[in-house]
Amino acid sequence: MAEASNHLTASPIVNIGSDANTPRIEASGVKTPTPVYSMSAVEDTRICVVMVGLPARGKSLIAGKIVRYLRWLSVDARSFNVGTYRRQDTPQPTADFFDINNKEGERMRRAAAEAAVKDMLKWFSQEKGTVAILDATNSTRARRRWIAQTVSARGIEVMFVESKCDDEDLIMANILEVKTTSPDYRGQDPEAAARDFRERIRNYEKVYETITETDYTYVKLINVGSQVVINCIQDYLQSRIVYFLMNLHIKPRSIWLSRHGESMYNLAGKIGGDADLSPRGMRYAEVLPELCRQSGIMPQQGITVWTSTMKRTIQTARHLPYNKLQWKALDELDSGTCDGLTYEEIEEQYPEDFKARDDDKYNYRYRGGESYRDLVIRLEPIIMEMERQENVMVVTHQAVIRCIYAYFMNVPQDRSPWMEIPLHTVIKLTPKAYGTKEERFKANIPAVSTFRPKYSSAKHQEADSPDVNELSVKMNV
Ligand SMILES: O=P(O)(O)OC[C@H]1O[C@@](CO)(OP(=O)(O)O)[C@@H](O)[C@@H]1O
Repeated sequence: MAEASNHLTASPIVNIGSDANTPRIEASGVKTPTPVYSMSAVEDTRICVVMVGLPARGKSLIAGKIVRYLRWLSVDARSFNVGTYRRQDTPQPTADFFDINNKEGERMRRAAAEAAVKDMLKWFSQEKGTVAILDATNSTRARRRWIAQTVSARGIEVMFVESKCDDEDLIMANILEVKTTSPDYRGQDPEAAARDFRERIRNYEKVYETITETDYTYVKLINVGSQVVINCIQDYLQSRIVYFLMNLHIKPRSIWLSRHGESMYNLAGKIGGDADLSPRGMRYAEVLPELCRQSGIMPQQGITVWTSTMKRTIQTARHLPYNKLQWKALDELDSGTCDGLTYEEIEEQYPEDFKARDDDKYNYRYRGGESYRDLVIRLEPIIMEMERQENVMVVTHQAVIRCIYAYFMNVPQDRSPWMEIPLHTVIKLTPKAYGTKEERFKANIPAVSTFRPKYSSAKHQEADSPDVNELSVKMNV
């Protein structure tokens, strides 16, 4: 067991497999702490992404997505929403607060922007942050000049991201979203809220100046997803953000996730492999079309089902009457030499590895196989494609769903490999401006629970008997 507990992946976000990122191993087999690698550590970059655009143009949604994406890739990112600072003094302003002739309103809005920038700079210097998003309208040249000067004086790169949108449907969808979910209008009559919000937009339109400052680094997203203008992109991390933005859209849509039905390996408590479904797994495949219907899949809106290349996911999706696509990248986490073993056998044959994995499950790499961190890198193109798509259903595996779910629900790395993703359950995720709505639809077909608590190698138990088509809903904000 010479290399026991050595299977830790560093964070090879940029130079996968490069020597610099290979984890250091001590002869005793005790792991050294995983060094924190990130794109920024490689480039020593700090970026302030400054959002620009009228209200209801999806800025907060875009800002939230950038943060989520970067954090998922181990880049320290945080959004500073000026509205949150403004709400401390003016929780529910009416449209006239945003009128250019309202001097007091102007003063308070400026103070909120200054407070947000101050906290952001503190975060860069004290918490060593890498990418901050300044989420506000920043709709005048004067405001942008002040931000650019203040931030670049600290050696932080400034990158403007403008969201321009004249698609009435998109604007309406955003107004609808804001009037029902924004704290600015909480508890108010939705129609009055919509009228006030439109008036607020008109006030901003009076002073709005689109970005034309050619000496700035900027990305202009026109009707998010249809046209992108890029100016003066400077380095790798900026270009990653641009590429991500180019793939985004803000049309309403949902993502459906399901593990394959219970497999013969799940029943036997074995990991990995390419087993067939168990008889109960087959029944899940049969009821899946109805479960999907109940969960709101409307085929006329178009949906594609993605599976892995493994038999258990293909068999699970086979009765779904939608277009299907197989992705190698959706195959289960490769458990290398442990493939086909039970957790009990792994503990017996590789005790140090068993412990090392539970000590740091995200970074532990199976001998000849993968870690969760490796899996995230493998799934990055999948996430990018999911961002481009509208409605998608993904039928895949426990570890893969954990990583995809962690991306959409902002789950930190120390928790994501330990999340319970039960069999025979459809998880519906619907991205909203202020979070992602999650709904779970359980089929009334029993299955084993493949969830294994830390340091346990106990056999798979029968999961609690589900209530008929049990539904749970929660919001991650
Ligand atoms: O990371 P852990 O918790 O071991 O979970 C991943 C494991 O889940 C399993 C089931 O135990 O996946 P799968 O859903 O494909 O059957 C194993 O094949 C896989 O190794």
